[in-house]
This record gives sequence, structure tokens and C-alpha cells, in this order.
Amino acid sequence: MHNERFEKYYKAQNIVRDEEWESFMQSLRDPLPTTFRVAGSRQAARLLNDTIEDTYVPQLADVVFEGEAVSPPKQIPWYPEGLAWQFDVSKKVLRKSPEFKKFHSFLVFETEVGNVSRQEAVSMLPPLFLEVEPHHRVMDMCAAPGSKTAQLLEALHAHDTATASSYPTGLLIANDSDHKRTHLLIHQSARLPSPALMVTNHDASIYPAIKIPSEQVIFPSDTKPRVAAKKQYQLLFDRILCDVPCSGDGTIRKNPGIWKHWQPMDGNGLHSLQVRILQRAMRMLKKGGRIVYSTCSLNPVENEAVVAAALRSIPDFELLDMSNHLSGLIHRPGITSWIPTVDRAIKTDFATFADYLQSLPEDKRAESKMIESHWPPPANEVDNLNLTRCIRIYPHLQNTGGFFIAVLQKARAIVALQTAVSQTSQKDGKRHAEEVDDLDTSDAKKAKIAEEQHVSLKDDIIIQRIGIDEDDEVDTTEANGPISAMDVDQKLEIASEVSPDQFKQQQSRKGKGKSSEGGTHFKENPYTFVAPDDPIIQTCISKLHLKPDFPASNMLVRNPAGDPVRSLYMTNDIVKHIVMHNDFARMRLMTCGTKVFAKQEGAEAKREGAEMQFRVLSEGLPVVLPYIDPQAVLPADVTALKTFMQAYYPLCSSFGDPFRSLIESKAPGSYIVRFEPGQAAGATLVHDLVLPIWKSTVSATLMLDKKAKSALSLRLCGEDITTAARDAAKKKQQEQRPTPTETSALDGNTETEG
Ligand SMILES: C[S@@+](CC[C@H](N)C(=O)[O-])C[C@H]1O[C@@H](n2cnc3c(N)ncnc32)[C@H](O)[C@@H]1O
Repeated sequence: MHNERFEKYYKAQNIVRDEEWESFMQSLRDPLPTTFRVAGSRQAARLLNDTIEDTYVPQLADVVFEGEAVSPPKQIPWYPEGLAWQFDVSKKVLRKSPEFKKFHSFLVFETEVGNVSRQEAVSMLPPLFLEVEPHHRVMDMCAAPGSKTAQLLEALHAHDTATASSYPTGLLIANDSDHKRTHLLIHQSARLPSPALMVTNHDASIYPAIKIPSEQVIFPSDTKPRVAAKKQYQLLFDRILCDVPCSGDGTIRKNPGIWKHWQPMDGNGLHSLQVRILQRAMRMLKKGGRIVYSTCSLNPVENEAVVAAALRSIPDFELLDMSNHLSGLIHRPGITSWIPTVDRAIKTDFATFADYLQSLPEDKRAESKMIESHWPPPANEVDNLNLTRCIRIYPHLQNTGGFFIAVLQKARAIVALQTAVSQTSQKDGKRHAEEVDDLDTSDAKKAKIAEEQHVSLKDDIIIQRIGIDEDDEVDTTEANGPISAMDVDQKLEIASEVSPDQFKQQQSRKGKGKSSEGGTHFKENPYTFVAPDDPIIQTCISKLHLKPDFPASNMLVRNPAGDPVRSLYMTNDIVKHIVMHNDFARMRLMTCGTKVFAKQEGAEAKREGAEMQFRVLSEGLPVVLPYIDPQAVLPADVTALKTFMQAYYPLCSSFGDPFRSLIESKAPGSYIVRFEPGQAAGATLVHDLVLPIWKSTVSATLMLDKKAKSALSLRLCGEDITTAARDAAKKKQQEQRPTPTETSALDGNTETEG
């Protein structure tokens, strides 16, 4: 764990004080403690966190292993509500100490089902600095594998309850340029199903502008038509995370291979892409919006140099001082001077880019891979940039990885409200969201705006009045080709509701395999919104007892024909509007919304003459639950839950009354059961649990996958009582039992018995 160039380079950058150097270097060689975060919506997360605090931590408090006391998990001091934990025990302890072994298997199962996220402590920071609220439009530019995306989704879903999801008016677009990694992203975010999520696959530095004509933007009268036409339909974001690709030397404790291969030119090489990604984010941000730029690199060329270059190139942004944002977080300020190396041998002799160029023969200057922004800005600009407001995290400060965060805010515009505009918007009788972008609003007003925004979207049009500077840069990164200026009536026409048939036509036109950027063919299925009066939707509504406010027009399917043949996805209004008004292949949309219903495929469903039936998926249930008539939810107790877990298909007659009579009285189909808190032999349920079941003629089954059942069993009973666990134990026993040949060999009898 030594690398001379690493030490020479970082000593030259003065990233830590001389007296801290040794402890900084030593901490880089120490293994990283295990850290995890209790994930999921706030209420559910708090309940699971209580189990850790009240059950596991006391059990782990006095563990002595091979004569030495082992410390129990501790809460990470700066993480809100104590939902993040750290523990420092060897693999041997985890395997051999019965108490830690049990805790470990609890963590493994809860991680599998998405209630726990094994995440480096510092990687949990950027979303906390972004402060996402449920009405925000959020973009995660480099999102895979998605640990921060999950945190952003949780923030959008801050109003979820333990059993039911909220229906946020906001949006999260999670993007990654690596097609394979977007699948990791989809898998990870499926753990918190959200109608507000979209996953895209683009190079973030050229992320296309997204059209959203359902939101008519009204500009001040003196805005140039060219500017208004371009800005008219572009979706702008309230919050953007740029967790950019980086050299990653802050993760050296977790990835000791970095010691061998580290070299500073990696950082130099990434700098330009990092600047371009940040600049693209700045152009997609609303006024008053916020960007978090982060890396897990210690290198100023990937950090302060990138922030400085971006701030110098685009006006109206400033770094926010967030140094006191998280109490308990120890960090150091950003640095204002550094000296890039111009070669692998750490040649840091050039104080400025000009000095460096001078040193090169004239015919070599144009070929230089070094650029001006690798160097610090000129002294007269440094103070204005406030680079010391950046946040540096070093491993020796709180036993973490190394990390860098900068929080940028776009200035708010002073908006002169146009009387004419307000009169028009009052006259037309619709409710309009006001100044969503630009006005500094109180929390109460923000909540009202969010509510109104929701209502307005339902009305299918929002009017925003935004202040725009004449010389505001025009975003020419169009997703769908240039938009020409048109009069308000035309715009309103575009914005108005498209009929279900038109949807289908539009979508199938879009679906006809256009080639996507970079020449690669984008092969995803098209997205088709199903008409709310489609017989399948109507059957779901009646059979699943959905209430009249169920957003039936927000259901989409993904197959070339656009028919509800297998799965139905639900989106919120803004996702629907984006899908409707953008070419999904050009937008490289990998997925959106959340799967809520699936066609029942069992043998019974295939019987001739059987009616087509859809069931609520367990992952979609929290989203659908608020729309299910409470009268249709079957009540049950913990004993019934245990019966469901102990067999795959328990007979209806194996349940105790009153659940037995209730379930026996039901026709085959999909039902939702609410298990009330309570106790039964060895099992304690501390809060309501709502789960989907499928009732067949004589049996009923819990529609949860094996791992989710096991995790639930561990939470409920402290042990895995599921059929899958019993089967696995039996199989293990059989594998351990000597085969007849082995028995014979052990007996000293080499002949196999006939
Ligand atoms: C540091 S990782 C992101 C980690 C992620 N935010 C998380 O918390 O799980 C950087 C990601 O950027 C992606 N990436 C690299 N170049 C990119 C580009 N030009 N545009 C978008 N994503 C890019 C990589 O595929 C990688 O997944």
C-alpha cells in the first residue's frame, strides 16, 4: 500500500496540513468499516431502524470473540434521524460469532429486499446536500448503480406511509451513459417503486433538451421571440446531481488495487468530461435551482478545477456555503491553489498554463492534452469563486472514504409580473402554478404551489411566468429537433389532452425503431398509454375495487402493439406528459413509472373460458393502495401471516377463523390483505402490513418472492420459517449426508451394493 507518485502529487497539492499527513496516509491503508443505511420511505425506515436499535444493538452490546470485546454497530453521527450505521468487525467475527452471524443474515435479507442499502458513508452525502422535496424535478446525471438515486427517490417520496406510497408531483430522471449499468439502475430503483421515475441512457454532457409543452411558459413581453421559442417547451430542473465519473482514489480503502495503478494523468484526462457534464447540468437548471457536483476523488483537477471552470463559463451561478448543513460532519474547505502535473512523473513545475505552453516547442503546443482549466483560476478571480465553500472529506477525519462535494445555485430572477398575463390567466378560469421557478417563496406557499401544480397538471396545462434574460443562453440540445415559434393558441392546442387513440398512433409512430444518438440502435419497446376506458383497465378497476380517483389515464404498457397483454405501469402526470411529447427512442428512455398490475398466468387462468384477470403486484401495491376501496381489503392477524409463510399454497381450511371463513367465501382472484399488528406464538408484528394474495379454488398464496418472505420472517419471528428456508436446509442436509459410495468407502467396503 504505497505509491510514490501518489504521495508526491498530493503533498505538492497541500490537500492536508503537514501535521496531518501521516494520519491521512495511515487511514488510507486501514480497511474501511462496513456502513449501511436503512432505506425506503421514512416511516417504514424508522420502524426497521427501531428494530436495529432496540433488538440487535442490545444483543450485540456485550459480544466477546476470542477473548476480545467486539463493538456493536454505531449510528453515523451526521445522517438524519440516525438511519445510517457503521460497524467494524472482521469477516471471521461475522461468520463465527452467533450474535453477529444473526445480525449479518438480517442485513443480507433486508439488503436483498431493498430495506437496507450497503453504501459507503460518504456516498450518502450528495443527496443530503441536494435537499429534494416531493414536488421537485430532479435529474441524476450519472446515476448507476443507483445508490444515490435511491436516496433521491426516497426524498421525493418523503410523504409515504409505512404501507402506502404517496403520489409525488415531482420527477426523477436517473441517467447513465453505460447501457448495461442502466439495468443495475432499474433493478436498484425497483426497490422503491415510483410513478415519478424515468431511467434514461445518455452521455450526460450532451443530455438532450426535454420538451414539455403541457406547461406553457409565459415570458416577459420584451423577450426575443427566438429565445422564447427555444425556451418555451424545455423542461428545467429544480435539483441536479452530478456524481461524475472520476479517478476514484478516495475509494482506495475499499479498492486497494488503486495503490498499484494510480497515476495523476487519469484525473487530467477526466477533467474535460467532468466540466462538460457540470455545464450541461447548469444549462438544464431552473433559476433558484441547485446542483450538487461530487466525486470520490481527492484530486483538485477533478474537483475545484472543474467547479471553477464551469462557474467561469456560465454566469449567474454561485457556490453555496453548506459547511454547517449536517451537524456532526467533519470536513475541510475546498482549496484555491493547486499545481497540475503535466506528466506521469509528477512534473509540477508550471504555475500557470501559459508557463507550461512556453516550455513546449511551438509545433507541439497545439497537441498538448493539458488545458487552461487544469490550472487554478487567476488570483483576481479566486475570491469571487468562493472555492473554499467546496467540501472535502478526508479518510482520517471520521474513518470514511475520501470525497468532494460542491453545491451550486443558480441565481433567482427578479420577476416583473405582467398585468396582461395575470389577467389572461385569471380569465381563462383554470388554476395556474405561479412563478414556480423564480420567486423566493415561503414553505407554506411552496406547498400550495406544489398542490396547485398537481391540480393544474390534471387540467393538463400549467402556465409559468418566468423571468428570462435577453442574453440567456439558448439551449440547442434538442431532443426532437428545433421547435418553431407559434402563437399561444397553437401552443394550447398542443398542450391539450390527446385522445387515447391519438396516443396510440403517436406512440406507434415513435416506436418505429429510429436510430439513436451515436448511431447505436435503441431497442426498447415503445410506451403506450392505455385509454382509461379500455376494457382491461375497467376490469382492473372493478375487480380490484379501485376508487374513482384512481389515475386510470396514467397507465401504460410496453409492447410493440401497445396492448395491455401482460403488465401495466403507472406514472404520475409529469412523466406522462414527458412520454407523450418526446420521442422515447431519441430520449433513450429505458423505463418509466412503476409496474403495478400483471396478468395472472397460472393454470387456472389458462383454463378455457376463464376470464382474463389482473393482479396487483407486491412491488406496485404501495402505489395502488391509496386507491383501493378500504372495504375491499381483507383483515387478518399474525397467525394467518405465519400460515402464509410456512407453506407456498396453504389450504383455505388451514387458516383459523375468522380469516378462514372470509377467504373461503371469496371467488378465485387477486385480493389485498391487511395484517393487523399483534403477537402469535414466536411472532410479533409491530405495525400494519398490507400484502397481495392470490386466492385459488381451495388455497391462497402470498404474492411475495422467496427472499422477501424470508426477510419478513426474520423481522417477524427472528428466524426464517418459510418453506424456502426449510427446503434449503433439507437440501443442505442431503448434500452433507454421505452418498452410498462414500458410505461404502468409509466402511472400508469398496463394492457398491446392487
Ligand atoms: C461515480 S459513478 C456514479 C455512482 C452513482 N451516482 C451511485 O451513487 O450509485 C459514475 C457513473 O457515471 C457513468 N458515466 C460515465 N461517463 C458518463 C457520461 N458521459 N454521461 C453519463 N454517465 C456517465 C458511469 O457509467 C458510472 O455509472
